[in-house]
Formats: sequence, C-alpha cells, structure tokens
Amino acid sequence: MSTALALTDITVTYPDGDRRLTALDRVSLRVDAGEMVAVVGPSGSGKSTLLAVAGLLLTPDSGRVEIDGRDVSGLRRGDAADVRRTTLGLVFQQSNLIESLTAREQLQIVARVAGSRGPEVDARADELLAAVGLTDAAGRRPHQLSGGQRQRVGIARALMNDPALLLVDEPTSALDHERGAAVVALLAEVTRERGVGTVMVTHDRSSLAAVDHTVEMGDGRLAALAS
Ligand SMILES: Nc1ncnc2c1ncn2[C@@H]1O[C@H](COP(=O)(O)OP(=O)(O)OP(=O)(O)O)[C@@H](O)[C@H]1O
Repeated sequence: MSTALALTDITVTYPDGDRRLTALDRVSLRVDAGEMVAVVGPSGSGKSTLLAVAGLLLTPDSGRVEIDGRDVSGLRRGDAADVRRTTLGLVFQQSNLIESLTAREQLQIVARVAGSRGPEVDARADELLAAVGLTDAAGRRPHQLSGGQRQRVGIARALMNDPALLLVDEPTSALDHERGAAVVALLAEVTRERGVGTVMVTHDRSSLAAVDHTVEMGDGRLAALAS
C-alpha cells in the first residue's frame, strides 16, 4: 500500500507577543492510499494548521512532509505549487464554486487551468459527476443546486486532477445532519474506490463511523481515538 501522506515530527510555532505559540508539537500522521482519516479536536487545537502543512501552504519549523511517497519538505515555492496542482485535491467548508459556471464547467475549468482540454477532459468531468450522483444536475449553476449538491460538485472538482491526497476542511458545517452524513459517506466511497488518501478535519463526530481512523488533536498534539 503506498503512502498518500506521511507527516513526521511536525512542529509549527506562531509568534505570540514576545514568545512563540506551539500550534503543532511533534505531530506524526500517516495516511495510506485508499484510507480516510478524520481529525477532530476543540477550536484552537491545531487542526487547520495541520491541513495547511499537509497542503504545502505552511512550512513547519521542523519535521518531514511526504506526499505520495515523495519527500516534499523544504521545496521552493514554485515546486510546492506544482506538487499542489498535480497531487492534491482540496475540499472546503463552503463549496467555493464559481457562480457563473455550470457544475460540469466547474470541473472542466480545473483541467483547462492545468493546460488540458478536449474529449478526455469532458469525459472525466462527466464520469466524476456520475460518481457523485449529479449527472442530471450537470447543467445547473450553483444557485440552482442544494448545499449538499454543491458540496458534491466540490468533491468531484477536487478529484479532477486525480490527486493522491484529498484534504477536506469541515465539509459538513453548512449542511444538516442527514446531508452531512451523505457527504462524508461519499468521501469515504471515493477514497476507497479511487485509492486516494483523505484527511478530513471535522467538528461533526456523528459521521465518524464512515471513516477508517479518527485522530484527536489537543493542544497541538495528536492522539488516536478509540472508535
Ligand atoms: N497565523 C497565526 N498567527 C498566530 N497564531 C495562530 C495563527 N494561526 C493559528 N494560530 C494559533 O495556533 C493555534 C492553532 O490554531 P488552528 O487554527 O490550527 O486551530 P484549529 O483546531 O483549526 O481551530 P478551529 O477549529 O477554531 O478552526 C491556536 O492557538 C491559534 O490561535
């Protein structure tokens, strides 16, 4: 089984007056391809910081970051952007869709930005929309979709570039319980079926049954949570 994400002994500090605040304290986390890990924990415990490190948006003070089996610690900015574009998929709290584009176009534009277009791009967009149950809604714009449907478009869009690692930030916060549970179940399904490694930060403990492992952050440290 290949490793989608390996964080080893990651420490992150932020300036805090004349001292430093330790947001992550020697945190290690490994996520295999095809595995979904949930990160829970109170506000301020370091969850967003963890996602920012895994997403190569924040360079840790120390520790090693590997994505898809490659050591990406200390990459220069441009190289980090390349790794982000080619190996990462991001799903946000709000779906962050572009208002003027249809669901299908939201997916196609990801490939266009990466420089590819043509029938394969269109076929992949349609295949992914089918995988998230939105074939019939492919021509709709965001305001014509429900919150759950918008989040499904966001998931399909994150999968367009066939990422090794999917980073998901509070995907259910704008949804009611039932729709939230369906979105997490969908994430677990695409994780398994597409062999992507998924890290999901969540406050919503009710949907944890669908994930493979749950870890809990507390004061910048990680502990496994018995499920
Ligand atoms: N840019 C920053 N500068 C200074 N301190 C920061 C910065 N970002 C986060 N922190 C601090 O680092 C700690 C961890 O923050 P982080 O945002 O990672 O927590 P979180 O678990 O994601 O919280 P929430 O659930 O509220 O989003 C907190 O004490 C926070 O105040």
